[in-house]
Amino acid sequence: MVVHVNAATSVDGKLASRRREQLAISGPADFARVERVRAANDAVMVGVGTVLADDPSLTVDDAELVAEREERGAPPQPTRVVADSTARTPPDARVLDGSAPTVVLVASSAPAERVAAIEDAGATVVSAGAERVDLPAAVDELAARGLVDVMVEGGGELIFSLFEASLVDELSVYVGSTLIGGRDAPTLADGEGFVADYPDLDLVGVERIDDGVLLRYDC
Ligand SMILES: NC(=O)C1=CN([C@@H]2O[C@H](COP(=O)(O)OP(=O)(O)OC[C@H]3O[C@@H](n4cnc5c(N)ncnc54)[C@H](O)[C@@H]3O)[C@@H](O)[C@H]2O)C=CC1
Ligand SMILES: Nc1nc(O)c(N)c(N[C@@H]2O[C@H](COP(=O)(O)O)[C@@H](O)[C@H]2O)n1
Repeated sequence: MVVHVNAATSVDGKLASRRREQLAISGPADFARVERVRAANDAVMVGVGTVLADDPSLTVDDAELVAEREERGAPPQPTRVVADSTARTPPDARVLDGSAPTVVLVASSAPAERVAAIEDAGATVVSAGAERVDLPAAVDELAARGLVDVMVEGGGELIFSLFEASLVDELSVYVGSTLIGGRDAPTLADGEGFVADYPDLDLVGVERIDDGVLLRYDC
């Protein structure tokens, strides 16, 4: 099982502005790299905050990359995974459009009618945890379903929780040459934040892409 977090930040570590709207920090070459990372993984995971803010598709759109997946016996698309404790994923969200399999991770306390709406939209709902998705249990459940290489695209709340649970194996951060600012703008790792036992990251790659820098870490 390998969990690879990939995200793009401004120089000041923000994932988006305080308006939490999708912002293109990556340039074309980095977005193409992200697409290749998606294609190399069994699953692409986000938190529901990202679904609500960005309405991402999380699919591989490059036909050559889809063909490469099929040649190695993988399904054409990675499975989309949404961490969504209270089942807030809107039934008309793009992650539920049927263009790729989707798993929505919920807590057992999620309202039954919202869970049913997500299932009716075609997703598989997996319950892990009582009030909040229990990420170690959820990751084990994904592995049991053959989803062992998981790319995580954000956002900051989910990324922090994965680090807190020591579940991150690799971190790639594309730092775009821009400044966003704002005390309420989401950062790479939000949540409660660490006050001790800060994760030790091992810098294994530095590469200029477009107008920014890709930093790669083993975790
Ligand atoms: N620049 C980039 O690379 C990216 C930027 N973004 C931006 O990030 C923002 C969204 O990030 P966030 O608001 O932090 O939302 P998020 O995408 O991290 O989702 C957080 C939600 O996930 C659910 N969740 C379920 N189990 C959880 C757990 N164990 N720990 C934490 N969350 C759990 C909760 O409902 C929580 O509210 C948006 O502004 C979006 O545009 C998102 C992805 C990538
Ligand atoms: N790598 C990267 N660079 C940026 O500048 C970004 N804004 C993001 N955001 C992530 O990409 C998702 C968009 O997915 P689709 O193209 O709609 O499939 C978005 O939701 C974030 O997860 N990433």
